[in-house]
Amino acid sequence: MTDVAILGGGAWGSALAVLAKRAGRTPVLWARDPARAKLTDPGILVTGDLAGVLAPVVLLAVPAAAVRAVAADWRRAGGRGIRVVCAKGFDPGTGRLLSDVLEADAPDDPVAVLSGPTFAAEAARGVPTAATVASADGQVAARVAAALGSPTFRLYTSADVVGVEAAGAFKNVLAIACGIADGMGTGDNARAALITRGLAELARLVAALGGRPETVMGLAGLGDVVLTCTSGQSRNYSFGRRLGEGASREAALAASPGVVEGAATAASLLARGRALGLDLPVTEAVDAVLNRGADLAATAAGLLARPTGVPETG
Ligand SMILES: NC(=O)C1=CN([C@@H]2O[C@H](COP(=O)(O)OP(=O)(O)OC[C@H]3O[C@@H](n4cnc5c(N)ncnc54)[C@H](O)[C@@H]3O)[C@@H](O)[C@H]2O)C=CC1
Ligand SMILES: O=C(CO)COP(=O)(O)O
Repeated sequence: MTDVAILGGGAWGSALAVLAKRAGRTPVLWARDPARAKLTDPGILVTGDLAGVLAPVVLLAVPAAAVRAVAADWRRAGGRGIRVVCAKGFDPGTGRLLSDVLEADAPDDPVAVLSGPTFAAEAARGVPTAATVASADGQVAARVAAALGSPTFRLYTSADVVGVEAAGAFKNVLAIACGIADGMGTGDNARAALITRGLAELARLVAALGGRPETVMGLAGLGDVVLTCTSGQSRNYSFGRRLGEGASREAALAASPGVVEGAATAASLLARGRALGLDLPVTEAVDAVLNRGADLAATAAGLLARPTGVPETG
C-alpha cells in the first residue's frame, strides 16, 4: 500500500521518491505531466491523478509558488495526512511562509518542513546526505524522519518550523548574491564575507519571525548556505553567476535547467523584512538587481559603502 505520496515530478520530487523507496516505503509520485517526470527509478509508480496518491504522508515538492494550490487540490481529491513542505520559498500570493499558509488552509492536518543541503541528483544517487525535518509536533517530525531516512539520507528533527523554512528560502537569495559576485570576479574574500554577512542577515530574520538562533547554524541554515553558495550544481548560484558575467535576467533564467526559487523569493523576503523593520542589505541588493534594473557594479559599490566599524553581531 502507498505510504508516502510525492507531489511534483521535477528534480526534487523525483529524488524524494527514490529516497522514500530506499527507506523501505512504497512511494507514488504525482506529476502534472507524468510523461515528463524526471524519475530515474522505473519501479516507482507515476500518475497524473491526485486521487491516486492519497497517502498518510505527502511531500510537497513543486515550486514554492505552486505549493498552496497543489496542496488544496490534493485535499479536494480526498487527501488527508501529514503535509511536508519540501519547496524552498514563500507563498507568492501572501508573502507568508508556506507552512503558515498550509496550517491556515487546513488546521486539522499536521504540517512539517524538510530542508537542508540536498542537491537532488546526489541524494538520489545515494551519496551521504543530511537534512532537517521540522514540525511543531515532535512525533510528526519523527514520523516523517522515519518514513524517509536511511543510512545515506540522515534526517534530524527540529521544532523550529519557522527558522528551518525561513533558512531554506533565504539561502537561495544568498546563493544568487554569491554567484553574482563570483561572476563579476570579485574574489574568494568577497564570497566569504557575503556568506558570513548573509548568515547575520538570516539570524535577524529568524529572530524576528520567532525562530531559534541555533537553526541558523544547522543543516537548513549554514549547511545549505555552504552547499548552494559555493557550487555550480546550484541553479541559484549559477543563475547569479551568469548575471555577474553580464547575462540579462531573462537569458540567465532561460539557461537554468530548473526553477530558480531565489529570483522570486528576493522580493517577498524584502517586503517581509521591511514590514518587520529589518535591515537586509544582501536581500535588498539582489532584489534591486533582479527587480529594479539596478546596475551590478553600482549595487556592489553600495554594499561596500555601508558604514564600517559597526559591531559584527549587531
Ligand atoms: N533540485 C534540488 O536539488 C532541490 C530542490 N528543492 C526545492 O524543491 C522545489 C522544486 O524544485 P525542483 O524539483 O528542483 O524543480 P524542477 O524545476 O526540477 O521541477 C519543478 C516541477 O514542478 C512542476 N510544476 C511547476 N508548477 C507546477 C504546478 N503549478 N503544478 C504542478 N506541478 C508544477 C514542473 O512541471 C516540474 O516538474 C523548489 O522549491 C526547490 O527549491 C529543495 C531541495 C533540493
Ligand atoms: O536547495 C537546493 C540544495 O539544497 C538546490 O539548490 P538550487 O535550487 O540552487 O539548485
